[in-house]
Amino acid sequence: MAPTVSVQRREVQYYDAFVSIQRGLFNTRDRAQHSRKRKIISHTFSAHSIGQFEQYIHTNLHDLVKQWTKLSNKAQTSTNNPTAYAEIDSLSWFNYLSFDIIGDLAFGRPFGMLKAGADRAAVYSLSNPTAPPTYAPAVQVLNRRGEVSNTLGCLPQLKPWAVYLPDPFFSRGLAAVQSLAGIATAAVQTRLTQGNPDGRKDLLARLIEGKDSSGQSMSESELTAEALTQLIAGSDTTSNTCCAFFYWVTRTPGVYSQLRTELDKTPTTTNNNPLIITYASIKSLPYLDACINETLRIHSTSSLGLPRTVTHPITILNHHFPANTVLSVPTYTLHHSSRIWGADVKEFKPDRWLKAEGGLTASQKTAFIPFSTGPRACVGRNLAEMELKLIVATIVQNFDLEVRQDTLETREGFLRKPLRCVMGMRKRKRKRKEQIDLVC
Ligand code: HEM
Repeated sequence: MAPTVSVQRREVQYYDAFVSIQRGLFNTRDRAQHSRKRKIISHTFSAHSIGQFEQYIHTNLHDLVKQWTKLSNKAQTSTNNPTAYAEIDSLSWFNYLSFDIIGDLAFGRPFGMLKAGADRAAVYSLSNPTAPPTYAPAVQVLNRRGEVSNTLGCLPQLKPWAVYLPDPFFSRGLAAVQSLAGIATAAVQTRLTQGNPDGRKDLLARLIEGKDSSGQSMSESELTAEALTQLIAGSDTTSNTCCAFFYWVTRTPGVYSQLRTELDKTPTTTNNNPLIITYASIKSLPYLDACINETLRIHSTSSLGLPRTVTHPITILNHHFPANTVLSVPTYTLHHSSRIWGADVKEFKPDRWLKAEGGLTASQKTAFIPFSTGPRACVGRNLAEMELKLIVATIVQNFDLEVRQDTLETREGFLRKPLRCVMGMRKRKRKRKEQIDLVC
């Protein structure tokens, strides 16, 4: 299909449907306000800050390795077969992992989903932060919130009536918006009340330190809205991408083993913990990069291409658009155009990214926009890339995986979300005895 440009001639109301607590970076439409917020928040994702976040990703990855090792051991013991695989829905585990990582970074502690092995996020009380938590299904809540906001963003005329509509899609979605705001408010207030006695160097700490050009910090409600924005923007984006990654990499012959060979050739782990891979060691591995880019292309986690208002008249593909027209560039369609990517566009082919194979053409480079482009592009891209690489490298080095379904069914609802991904998983048999010592 050739790339298309969808056109509307009314104001961009899409982003208004996503406002909760108050406008955050993602849904601020006013240019001046957006650029003020963007300046405060971009330093949160500087190379220096990201380096400080790595330790929290390691802790959560360690929890994943422990849980998967337990599942693998159990499958092998119960079948009395030392090579048996455990069957898992990898999407659920990537959700637990991504939510725990972003909870740890944006709210100061993980939600505890990895440890529980369930969609069960601990929510601490606002009035009594030290009281035992209550629990909320955060993945489900986030899904419902995203889908209802996306629908009301596309059909803004429904918004005033949404609460009265008989379809529970709307009432549940709106309840989810409230629940998520509650989770964020409780977490931020807890940090503000208790301070940061452990000297955590997380995303929330960086947001609290952030100042605009006149030296002003963010108000409590602005801070809460921004922490919530990070949770929403940085959780299922990463988990859906990881899920798609392992689906494509394991179903395409030879890719998993080639990736493992590249990682095994590189000294990747820290001295004190042989399971924890350092980002510095895997940041620029060509085949790992190629596999991640090819996943971002073929799956296109953010597939819609969100609306933008053009400030001056513009002509695209011989169509003329006056100023103030709302345009949207459909990411999935661009990533799947055979005119741009060639006849093998539907194939998962990491090699197309390798310089040794000729690399990308200029139009392929321009068309690849998984994180969007321009002043509203993904501010968390560096963090997303670090997370993806650390997750992939840890799993490939420590586990064998085989996909056990023929297609990856998806549902569009702001993101292109896989419904599940059933996989066989077992711990890797390797000479390094550290694995057993560390996790069992
Ligand atoms: C694979 C993972 C990710 C993908 C594919 C992705 C993709 C995107 C895209 C396409 C946009 C532009 C949205 C628009 O057009 O308005 C965006 C914006 C954004 N992303 Fe990401 N993202 C990912 C991970 C993350 C992470 C980990 C964070 C932070 C923790 C994050 C934070 C944000 C924020 C705050 C915005 C709004 C930026 C602005 O409006 O200035 N993202 N992301």
